[in-house]
Amino acid sequence: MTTNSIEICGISKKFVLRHTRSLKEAFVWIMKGRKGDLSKKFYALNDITLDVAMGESVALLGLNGSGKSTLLKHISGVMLPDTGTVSTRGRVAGLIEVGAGFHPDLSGRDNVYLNGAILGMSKEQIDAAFDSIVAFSEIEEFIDTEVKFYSSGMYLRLAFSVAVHTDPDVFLIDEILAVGDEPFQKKCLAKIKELHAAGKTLIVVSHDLDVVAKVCDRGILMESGHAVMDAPVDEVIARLRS
Ligand SMILES: Nc1ncnc2c1ncn2[C@@H]1O[C@H](COP(=O)(O)OP(=O)(O)OP(=O)(O)O)[C@@H](O)[C@H]1O
Repeated sequence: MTTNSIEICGISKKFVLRHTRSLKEAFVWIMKGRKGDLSKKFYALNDITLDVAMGESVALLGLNGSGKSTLLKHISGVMLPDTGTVSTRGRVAGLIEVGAGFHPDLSGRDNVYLNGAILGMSKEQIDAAFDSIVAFSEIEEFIDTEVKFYSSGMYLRLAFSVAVHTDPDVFLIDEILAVGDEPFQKKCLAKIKELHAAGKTLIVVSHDLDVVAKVCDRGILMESGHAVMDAPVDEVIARLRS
């Protein structure tokens, strides 16, 4: 029997579509007793149901604004659905936004401890992994600099390094590898493949279809908040390229 790492059951998420209303529209709305809703809502995720088995590597693909990052945020738990449920098994870590979970006024060193703790590591575990985290990130010289002075690539290096050292069962990666330079991207890809080979579950959001084809086996195509295709990654990529 396969064990699922992630079970998503009928989740939907609505966001408010913001646009300026004219004074006249607002006046009419007030005069009519504030009936109805002046703001329009739209579904960023619309009734998504899917299971991901332990050890699968899944790419979330689709055009800009189709709901990929929103789905990833629901899997990570930073966003809650309006309806439906998301369950995950084991430690979930990853990179959703560069610098998320980092405090700008703290040094790289302090942020390793802060971020590691947020991702569920104890102080002893972080102490033991600290040198390896810094070595992987290759930013030794700047480890005592406040991270507000880091470049986006340096943020990525440290954040990625902390995340992979948490020994995650489910690793989430959103586009961000794009800000790393080529040697570091290669190093990250090798690490991601290593995690996959060790049986970890991967969910990757990327527009780089060549990278996705190398790393993922399964592809899910998102369109306007719907999952419209769930197939081997090569088939989904072929549809996107057609
Ligand atoms: N916090 C939010 N509040 C309001 N709207 C949001 C919020 N987050 C995302 N959206 C909207 O939800 C839709 C889906 O966004 P999402 O970031 O998930 O798309 P995406 O597929 O990851 O796009 P991209 O390829 O451009 O990264 C977009 O229209 C976006 O503007």
